[in-house]
Amino acid sequence: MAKISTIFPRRGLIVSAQALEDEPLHGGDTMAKMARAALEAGAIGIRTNGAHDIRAIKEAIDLPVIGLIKRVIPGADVFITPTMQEVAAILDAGADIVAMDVTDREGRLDKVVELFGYIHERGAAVMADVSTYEEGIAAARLGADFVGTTLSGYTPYSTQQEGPDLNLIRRLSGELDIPVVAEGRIWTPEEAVAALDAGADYVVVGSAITRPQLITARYVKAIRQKLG
Ligand SMILES: CC(=O)N[C@H](C=O)[C@@H](O)[C@H](O)[C@H](O)COP(=O)(O)O
Repeated sequence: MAKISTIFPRRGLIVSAQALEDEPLHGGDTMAKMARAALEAGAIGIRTNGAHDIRAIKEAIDLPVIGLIKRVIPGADVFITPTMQEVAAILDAGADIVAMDVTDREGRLDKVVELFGYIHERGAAVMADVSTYEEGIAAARLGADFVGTTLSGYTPYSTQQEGPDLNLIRRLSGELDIPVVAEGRIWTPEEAVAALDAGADYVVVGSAITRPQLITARYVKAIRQKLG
């Protein structure tokens, strides 16, 4: 039984449109244009990084936005919305949902409680980006509104694989009463459908749609392999 949120009243595709400072599409209204293209194609939501792009997308189109701010803190591994400073900036920019690292490292599971409380006070929702089943269960217990498999493969102790972590999606959606978002390394429509079959309520696709340098690299690799 699907667990539908009032923010996304039907199941579907959420497009992650992100370009960090060192990526070719960074800046200007490029991510807002990506978001418009996603809307025209039938996406039900957008996930994006940084106050500038959150604001630009909210102004450009009428879709719910999952906002995050990536910030690398020297000596720390947590980089998706690490502190209250980023949470406040994401909310000020108008995001409907704040995504953040909810992994079991650096005392994070204790620290997020205050962040969750503040987000809820301001009328927004929390998406917990986790890397394991245990973290997903903890995130729900702590009050997250969505759990995403975003960080599977990106912590040293989580499953490392090339494709989406369907096993994690299956286990979390079988257990949790909140929506499970399949996210991470979904490259084909077939993988998106497999994520739904595994029980995902929503599917986020990022690089395969919005990072042309990575899409191009896959073609170049295949063609070079063929040509030698
Ligand atoms: C691990 C990490 O930093 N993930 C980030 C989280 O927002 C993004 O860089 C990803 O593009 C996003 O999760 C979507 O995943 P994919 O691009 O694989 O479809």
